[in-house]
Amino acid sequence: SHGWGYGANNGPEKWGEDFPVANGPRQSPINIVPKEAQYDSTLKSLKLKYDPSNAKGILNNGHSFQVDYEDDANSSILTGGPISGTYRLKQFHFHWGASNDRGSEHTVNGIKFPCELHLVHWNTKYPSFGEAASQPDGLAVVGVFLKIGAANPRLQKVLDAFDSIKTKGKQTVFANFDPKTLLPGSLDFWTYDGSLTTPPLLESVSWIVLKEPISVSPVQVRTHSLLTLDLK
Ligand SMILES: CN[C@H]1CN(c2cccc(OC)c2)S(=O)(=O)c2sc(S(N)(=O)=O)cc21
Ligand SMILES: [Zn+2]
Repeated sequence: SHGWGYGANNGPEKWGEDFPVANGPRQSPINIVPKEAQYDSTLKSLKLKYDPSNAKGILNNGHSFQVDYEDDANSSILTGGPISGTYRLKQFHFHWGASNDRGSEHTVNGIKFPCELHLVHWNTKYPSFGEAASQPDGLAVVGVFLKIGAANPRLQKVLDAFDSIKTKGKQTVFANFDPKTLLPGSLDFWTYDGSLTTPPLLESVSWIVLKEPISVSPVQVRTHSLLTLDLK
């Protein structure tokens, strides 16, 4: 098959042809309207504990790049927030656009951010990521918006790796990185039950979108143009 992407003939409008769940009841992304969100006092605070030595490699998958983590122990985990039990970090990746006026998947009051970071975790009540990914409570993704502002030194190590993964399918070793350094000061969040935002669009994600964005400079956000990606 021609493979999904963000072009006119393989973009989100066409994904339903190969992935009928695209027309399901809990599809992501959504537009977040803060004043319509309900406060839920039963929610716990988010707890993220990451072991930098679990970082394995960085891969250009053609739609984005992702940093993969060892997930055969409970050393990099997410607990608290809206979820029960323990979810293990599998990978993190970014979404961005060909220009600064678009790129994020979720919107806030209809506004798109230039970029959005996703930290993908899977529920350890299931034997593997692949198993968990098809369960309604299988995945928990923490989303962080990136806004244009001051340069973000903590992002630089990731951006510097781009030189060695310029084309689709390329990967390189990426060791000793704590994704916690990418998070904003506040872990306040919005949460809803949704899906993967790309094929296979599985409706297995507890979304946890942080309210506070992190900053990235215009130069940093354009560094990704070194990568050949099919961008929005
Ligand atoms: C290409 N992108 C997805 C890849 N994945 C995937 C790959 C194979 C199988 C599978 O389920 C069986 C899932 S993934 O779970 O790593 C994620 S997370 C995610 S997002 N943007 O909603 O955070 C998109 C994708
Ligand atoms: Zn994503």
